[in-house]
Amino acid sequence: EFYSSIDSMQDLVKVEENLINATRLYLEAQQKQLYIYSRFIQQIKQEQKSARTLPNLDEYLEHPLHSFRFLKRFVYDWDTLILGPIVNNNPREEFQHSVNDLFENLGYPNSSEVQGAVKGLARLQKVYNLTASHLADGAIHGLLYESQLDWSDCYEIGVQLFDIGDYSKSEEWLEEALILLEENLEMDHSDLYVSDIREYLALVNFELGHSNRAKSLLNENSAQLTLKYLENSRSREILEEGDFPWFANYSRLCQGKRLPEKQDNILKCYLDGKRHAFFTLAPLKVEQVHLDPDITVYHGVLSSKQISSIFTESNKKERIRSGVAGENGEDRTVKDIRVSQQTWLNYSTPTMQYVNRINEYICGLTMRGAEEMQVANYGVGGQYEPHPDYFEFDLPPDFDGDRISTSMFYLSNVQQGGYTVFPNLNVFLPPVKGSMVLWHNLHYSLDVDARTWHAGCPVIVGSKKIGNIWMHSGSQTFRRPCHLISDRHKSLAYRN
Ligand SMILES: O=C(O)CCC(=O)C(=O)O
Ligand SMILES: [Fe+2]
Repeated sequence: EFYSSIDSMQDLVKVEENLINATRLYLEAQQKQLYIYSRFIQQIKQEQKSARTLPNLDEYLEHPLHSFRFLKRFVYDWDTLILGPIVNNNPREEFQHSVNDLFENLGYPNSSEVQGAVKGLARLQKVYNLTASHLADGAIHGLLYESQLDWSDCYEIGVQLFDIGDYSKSEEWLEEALILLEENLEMDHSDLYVSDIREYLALVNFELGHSNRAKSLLNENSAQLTLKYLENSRSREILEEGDFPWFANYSRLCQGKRLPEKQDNILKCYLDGKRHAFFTLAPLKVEQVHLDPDITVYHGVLSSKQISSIFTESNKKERIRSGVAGENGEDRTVKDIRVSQQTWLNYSTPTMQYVNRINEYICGLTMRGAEEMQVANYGVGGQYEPHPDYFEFDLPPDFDGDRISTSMFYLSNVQQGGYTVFPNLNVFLPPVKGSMVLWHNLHYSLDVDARTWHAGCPVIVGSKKIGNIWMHSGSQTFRRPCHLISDRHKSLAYRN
């Protein structure tokens, strides 16, 4: 799968470079062949011409050398120079071979990839309130980009959205396609394309329950079949999904707007040289972003060099599409609520040993039982919808307690979008390369803290990379002891 990670999309750049090379070789070989064919034809023409200068053709053939050459031409030349090569078409065979090898080694996207990318665009529209026309113009959430979509791109997006049943967005994109196409009416076949788009728009309107508008879009002559279809069908039942209760807060925070009704904590930024001897000379740069539950950003924890070394390691591993824990103990599954790819890194290289240590020093917890670092990369519209990091019921068998804390290292900046948000806590965090965010998913009592639901907002522009370390509660008894009075009541209101 390519669309769910920018790193994977970069592999596709290699595929295209290889395709260009193979095509160039094919063209050169074919041109050489064509040159041989036409030179041969010219030679024959030349001979025929000189034959025609004689009073009659028989006289030409009566000459023994002429008749020899004439026959030889059929038996050998036509065969080896023209008939064989044209039938065998070696350049085409070679092209086929190299393309097959390429697809086998690097892969090739299929239509589900386009669908994934279209779903990503639709997600951006929804979370960031973007219109199709702004997106097509490259105007995204207040920034204007060079890249734009033409009518055929918009048409394709509209068709894909129709196929997945997102009719109102499909209508928006098809309308945009029509507007853009009407600016290009001098183009060949533009009237055919206009009627194609109108037919799709009719189908969309039909499914949306606007039958009259649907019929008015169709031309009685050219769209008879579609008209007949509409007259004899009933629109599909639209399963109005309705938004999740968290959606409004989530979308607002993703857009970098605070929630009005929430009261702010008084927060501080400070340097901390005392947390561990390691920080004596280079104090930790601490930014509080929420208190109780505490969410803290530690700035400048990893250098660019260390981050590059993390990528060197993670690039050696296979990237897999991120999953989510299955419900009721089922296996992990792939769902649109989490669109990214990931690998896991152990703590054996010098950089990863450093990550291990600095994480312990900052958290004050032991890495005993901690999971390997999960390195994730988000692609087009990549995201992770609100979720908790704790497991609560279906604790994996190899876990020594639940995920007591999350240390999330930002391994890249993101040009636009991709904030980490906590919808219950009025917190949004733009990724800052080299920083680490820390919070506890469990209360001191070790009950889960539902206030910590959080999300990775869809990436608008950029390649978001993060590294997560989850520490487990099993061995933290003396590192984070419980209080005399249980603190579990604090999150009860947030549990469903
Ligand atoms: O991408 C983000 O900002 C959040 C990621 C996350 O919550 C996770 O991987 O569990
Ligand atoms: Fe998470």
